[in-house]
Amino acid sequence: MTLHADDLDTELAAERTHLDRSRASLRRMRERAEVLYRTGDTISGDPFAAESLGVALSRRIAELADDPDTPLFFGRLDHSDRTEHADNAGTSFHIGRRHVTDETGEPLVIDWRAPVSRAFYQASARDPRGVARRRRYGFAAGELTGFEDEHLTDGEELGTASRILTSEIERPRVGPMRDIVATIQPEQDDLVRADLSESLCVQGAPGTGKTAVGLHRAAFLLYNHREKLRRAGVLVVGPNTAFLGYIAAVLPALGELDVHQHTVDGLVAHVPVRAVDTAVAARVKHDARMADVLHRALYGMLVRPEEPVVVSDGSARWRLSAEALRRIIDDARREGLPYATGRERVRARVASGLRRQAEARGESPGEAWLRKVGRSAPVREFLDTCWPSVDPAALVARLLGDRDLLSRAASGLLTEEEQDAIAWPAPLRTLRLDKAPKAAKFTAADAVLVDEAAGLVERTASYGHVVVDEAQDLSAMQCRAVARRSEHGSLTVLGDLAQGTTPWAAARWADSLAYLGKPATEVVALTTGFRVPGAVLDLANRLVPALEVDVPPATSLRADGTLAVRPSADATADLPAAVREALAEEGSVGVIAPDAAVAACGAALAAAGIAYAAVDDLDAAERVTVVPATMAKGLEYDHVVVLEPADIVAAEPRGLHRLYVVLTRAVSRLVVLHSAPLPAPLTEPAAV
Ligand SMILES: Nc1ncnc2c1ncn2[C@@H]1O[C@H](COP(=O)(O)OP(=O)(O)OP(=O)(O)O)[C@@H](O)[C@H]1O
Repeated sequence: MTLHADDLDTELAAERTHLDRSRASLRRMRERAEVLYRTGDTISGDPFAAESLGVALSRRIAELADDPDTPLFFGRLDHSDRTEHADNAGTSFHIGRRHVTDETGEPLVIDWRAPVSRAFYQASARDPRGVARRRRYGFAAGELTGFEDEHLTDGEELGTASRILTSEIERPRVGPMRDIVATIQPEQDDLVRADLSESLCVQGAPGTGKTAVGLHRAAFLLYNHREKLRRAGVLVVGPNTAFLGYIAAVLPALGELDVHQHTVDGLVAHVPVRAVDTAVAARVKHDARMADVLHRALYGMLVRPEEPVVVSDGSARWRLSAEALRRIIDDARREGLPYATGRERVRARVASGLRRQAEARGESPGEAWLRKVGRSAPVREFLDTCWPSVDPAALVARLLGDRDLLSRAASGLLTEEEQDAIAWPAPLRTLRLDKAPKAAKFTAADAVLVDEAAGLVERTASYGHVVVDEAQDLSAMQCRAVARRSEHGSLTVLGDLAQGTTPWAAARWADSLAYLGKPATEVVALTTGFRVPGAVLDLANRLVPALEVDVPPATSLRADGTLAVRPSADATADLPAAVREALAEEGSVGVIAPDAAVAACGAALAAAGIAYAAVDDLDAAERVTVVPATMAKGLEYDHVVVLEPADIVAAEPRGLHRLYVVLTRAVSRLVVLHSAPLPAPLTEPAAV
């Protein structure tokens, strides 16, 4: 059904009125929360309750913030009178980023995560779910400019031909990543709304929306399990700080302010990182066998009791034989508790054993007696000798700094060469075992080992849900660090085996999922690309056969976009002209260069008077960013200029994978500038 121009104007005016009303109501909701916040401590007599109320209200105020540039609603569902979904028959809902109600509590906007909103993403002409009309709104700078209708029960559906959908997907990308609530696709929605108990692994080609899906799933789960997840927490793990900066605004824009976002390095930052490993050492340290080596090293600190424990108090003496002490230690070991808990268990059992002796003599010592005996010098000495207190960083330093200890712990697990590769050249034998060594020069891989050791010593607190992005790059030991933090929760694992660039990148998801502690997780593929235009994807896809991974190829939803591969006598000298061309159009510009050429690229741009920002300068106002190839992962720019693909490939063992990442960052235009010949797979026609 097509609307006549007059009807259209009337409808548009009505929709604008609804938008104004919704905005006014949101403002009122916010003002009410502000008044409550200001008067909170007079309402609530007890200071603790007042503080909790204050925290809840200030969070509520922040959640109710209205960004004038972000539409309050983006869609509407009108249900048919005749639907079998009786609750919804004849109803109409506007769908937006959060609930907005009028003075009487009537909903003006329904949160996109509410169950009734699901039909907005899932209803189709084939399965209308009782939706007579789905409406999508077009906005410009917060103003409602138009709408598009699909009469689903009449068999009318636009799908991905929707103009509003395509213009949202194709809009220029300036600034940080934005939410996609208005245009989540059905296959993405299935993942976003998966149950909290379900762990998921999403294998998706570049730009298929993995990151977007992960962030929206976090927001969805927080909405549906607010109390549980506020208590247990939600964690997002990303590849580097530039990436985290890029995605940081998405969840707050959806009203979710409490999600922790970390790199894996940030997660395991127990010790300062002051040294760099050799490639061989790093590989060994990231290998799963190190978990067993550390376990052995830690429990190798236990010493078999050879002497009894004798505690005296005035004229009384109590005694536990070496044999009884050995039994206590063996039992505690068998119970598989964290090391520090095991130590306390041993202390408690020794004290109980001594109490039994006192009881046998007719005494009846109480809890205070038990505590006193447990802390007495003979019991302390016994524990310090036989189940010593261990600091995780000290354990790692001991292991790497004492070649004999390393040999004992790694025998049968690591080869002699592997042990030599990770052993520190200078021995550190005098190190205290119960204190972090201040002078030790730990590497990034050592920090992961310290985290593993910390998880052996004490149980790591688990989040309620963890989203891990670029998970293909995690080593076995890094996966274990994430597993400890999701032991009692679920996981959303996002990644692309074809984009694996670390020396330990996963070849199969089954391996990563096992290390992540969720081996039964289903792997779901996303193959529709929303970022990279078809022409650019065709070029990048030429690399896929050479990447030696079994992944489904991506297709692009975007017919727009251009690709230019330009031979050049001096690519760096030609860079400013290519950047100027891009600047003549709307959107962000990313210059992605081999790491070693970043300084020269910056100098060439500066000499040409082109202002640019570094990739980790998150607040920069410049439209141009110069990005080292190794930092490009997860990022995107409207216009990308890639310099010297051959040098990007040659710079590292998995250089072709790196190039695949680099070539798939462009939203609308990619220019490849090269003076060296292109890497061979790029010159061959696409096999996929
Ligand atoms: N349904 C959608 N509607 C609109 N835009 C979308 C949709 N899905 C994804 N996008 C956009 O496509 C771009 C790529 O998404 P995202 O970064 O999540 O992909 P990715 O799979 O994580 O990519 P990569 O593996 O290359 O890092 C983003 O700008 C995102 O907002």
